[in-house]
Amino acid sequence: MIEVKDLVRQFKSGDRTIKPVNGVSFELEKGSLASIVGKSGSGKSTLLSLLGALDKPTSGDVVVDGVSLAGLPDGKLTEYRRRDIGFVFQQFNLIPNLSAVDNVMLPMEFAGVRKAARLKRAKELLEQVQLDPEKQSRRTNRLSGGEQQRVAIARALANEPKLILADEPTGNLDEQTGEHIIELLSSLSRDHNTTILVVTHDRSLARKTERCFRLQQGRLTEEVRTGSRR
Ligand SMILES: Nc1ncnc2c1ncn2[C@@H]1O[C@H](COP(=O)(O)OP(=O)(O)OP(=O)(O)O)[C@@H](O)[C@H]1O
Repeated sequence: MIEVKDLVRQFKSGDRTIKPVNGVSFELEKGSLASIVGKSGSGKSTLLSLLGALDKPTSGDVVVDGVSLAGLPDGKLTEYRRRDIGFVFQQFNLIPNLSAVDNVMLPMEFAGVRKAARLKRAKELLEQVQLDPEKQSRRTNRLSGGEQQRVAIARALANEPKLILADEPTGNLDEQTGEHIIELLSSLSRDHNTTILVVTHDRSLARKTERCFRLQQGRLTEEVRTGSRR
């Protein structure tokens, strides 16, 4: 479970102070899929960076399974980022001249998993994200955008993170491929009991997630839903 408590991040901009995140609080249940929408510059990436410990808040805290990030020294924050967070980006950020399977194995290598176990898990994950088996050994720069995003999602799952943060994961994909990726994230959040938070400009995609938040002027509000996804 992720608890975000009165989070504030301010930046100096000339002689002005801006607060793209200004008192944000919410909780995410384990295994849920949620989205955040908001205009360009509204602070969505800033908020994701705070949740992923890529940045530190001006005040407030993020508590992950009872562990307060505000109380962790830098070394432990790096460990948290590597072990507990999976990142998925708009640009996929794969290593282009490595195969799909090698890209997925990489974070497990950093985590000290033995080679045979890495290979087995990478293949299982690529199967779960429905990448054609004959494409597993293909270099990722020879895969389509949708296929590359599937590989990036498999890589994000490699070390069984507590939270996956996805920043515009469908931004480079056509509408139908984007929908498939959101459906995939939805089934993976359930199957792996992993919490997934997606930032998107696309309101029709956001409607497909279980919960949807809007970030506006530093504040987060939740859209009320009728009916449930599950
Ligand atoms: N390191 C920084 N220093 C100063 N200002 C910053 C910094 N990072 C972000 N900002 C400012 O904070 C605000 C929020 O930026 P952020 O990138 O979080 O928005 P966003 O909602 O993710 O935008 P987009 O949808 O365009 O990616 C913007 O005004 C941005 O210029």
